[in-house]
Amino acid sequence: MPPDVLRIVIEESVPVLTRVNFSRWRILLSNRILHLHGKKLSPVSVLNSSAMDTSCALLFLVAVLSVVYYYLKWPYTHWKKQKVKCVPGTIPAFGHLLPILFSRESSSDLFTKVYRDYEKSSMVGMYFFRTPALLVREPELVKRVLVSDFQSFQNNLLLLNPKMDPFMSKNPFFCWDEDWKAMRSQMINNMSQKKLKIFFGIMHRVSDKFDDYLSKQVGKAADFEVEIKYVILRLTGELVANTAFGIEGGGFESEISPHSFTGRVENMLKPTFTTIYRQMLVLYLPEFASALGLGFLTNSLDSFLISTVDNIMRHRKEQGLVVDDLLQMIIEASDDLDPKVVAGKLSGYYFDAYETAATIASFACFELSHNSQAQDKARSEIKEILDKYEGTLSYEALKDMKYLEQVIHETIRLYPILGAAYKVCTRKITLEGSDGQSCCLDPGNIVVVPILGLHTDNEYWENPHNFDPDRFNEEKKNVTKFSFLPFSEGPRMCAGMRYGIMTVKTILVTIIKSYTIETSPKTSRPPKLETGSVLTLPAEGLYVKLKRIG
Ligand code: HEM
Repeated sequence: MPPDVLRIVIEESVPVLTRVNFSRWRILLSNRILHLHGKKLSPVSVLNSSAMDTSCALLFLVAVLSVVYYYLKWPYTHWKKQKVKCVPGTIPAFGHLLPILFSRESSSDLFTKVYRDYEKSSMVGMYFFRTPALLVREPELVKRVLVSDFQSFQNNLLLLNPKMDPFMSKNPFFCWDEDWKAMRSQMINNMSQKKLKIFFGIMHRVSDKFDDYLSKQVGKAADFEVEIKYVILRLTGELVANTAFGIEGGGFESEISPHSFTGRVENMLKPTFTTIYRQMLVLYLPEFASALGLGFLTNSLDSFLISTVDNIMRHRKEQGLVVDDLLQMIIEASDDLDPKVVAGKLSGYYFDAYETAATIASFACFELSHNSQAQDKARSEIKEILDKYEGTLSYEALKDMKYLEQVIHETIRLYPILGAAYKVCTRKITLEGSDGQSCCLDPGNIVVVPILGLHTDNEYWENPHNFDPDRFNEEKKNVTKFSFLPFSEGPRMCAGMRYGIMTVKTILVTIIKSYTIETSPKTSRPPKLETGSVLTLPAEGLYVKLKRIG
């Protein structure tokens, strides 16, 4: 029944309900019992009784509908009571999330639209199903949520059930409270400068192999049209296999074997209609997903990673091998060498490093294909710095590539991997906006940080939709604090930022130094984005043309 019709039925029935004489109900019921016990009733009393039965059933139905209606409608008065502006169009039970659940809009698009629609407001109320969610529009409020009042917002909204996702639930991004502190500190320990240099050594070796792979792919073609993310995922997959597990992934073969590490993992992570919906249910309706026994990832992936780690650890022990990789670092720092525990720690790293770096490097290549000036500038810088370091790409050389870093910053401004961040209020707090709106948040309320909205607001950025890496150069650098949040900010900001930038830089150097990147008619600008994911991902790939230089 449409909500408006339901409202009329209920509003008209409520006075009737309040007038009900309950002793009459008792009589009706006892009549029914008498009938059931075989006592004879006159035809008139039978007629009366069936009419009464119908009205009784009707009243019961109305009462149930009233309860359901008020249960569904009642939470949606929260923002009105708080005198905070609220996005219209709440759907009972779903709040404002229906377009995301039906994949009509990505979460990033939905919150960016709300951000833009409420230009004059410091904050906007919304509902995630029945839970109030506050979208904060001002950098000053973002600062309070992410940094100054972190104690009130220390948990991310997304929490996985360890029973359904034993591995993914150990990733700091999905952990809460004390678990989060423990998991984050382990990850931060593995991202020190010393360890990053070790990882860079592996990265350099793997990127040389990628160079050979790419040159075989391009062959003698005058221009080679390619879906660039597909190619770059070969490299990030291989990087993770080498850095985390110390093995070759088999990703640079012309035909990927379904039995290789890369082949098996790719097959299990392939985004299909079912995986996208399963993950959406796990993220937005975790209790429902748990009741259905659904996890974020399939169990077969966890089992595969455990058996891989088990085999590698046994092999190293038998051969007395000590390898400079993440697995070794974890072995040396752990008391518990159960392959399940070790694989759990490695898997978090796997998922963070595989998709994010590949996506950002691909968006950068795509944008550079449309901006030949920026591309030439990046290539000149790479050449100049490689010459300075006698042709060798070292950790220090990579750090010196400032313009390339500007290219990456500009890419993640336009395509932040998380278009919005969601935090849960853990301690009662009041937020006041510069427009005089004030809001008291209770534990359990949600706060949305609209990252893409802030990144493309012309109040903070000139021509915000243009790709212009120069806006991040030393002279011009006057970015408003908390309007640029590709890695978020505060104690929960990305734990792998330096590793991520190092990976994206290495990928870009490898491609740009040897190829010009040109546009392909197969992908228009701006590219279509995936609607079924919380991450900013291209929906139909990113096609470009590569031409070998010289
Ligand atoms: C360049 C690519 C990357 C970008 C743009 C990026 C961005 C982000 C963002 C926006 C968050 C959410 C922060 C929040 O909830 O407030 C995050 C969290 C996180 N990232 Fe990254 N990330 C990248 C690469 C990586 C890599 C390579 C790793 C690991 C090797 C990593 C590990 C993590 C972890 C562990 C968290 C959760 C932190 C926490 O909740 O304490 N990220 N990242």
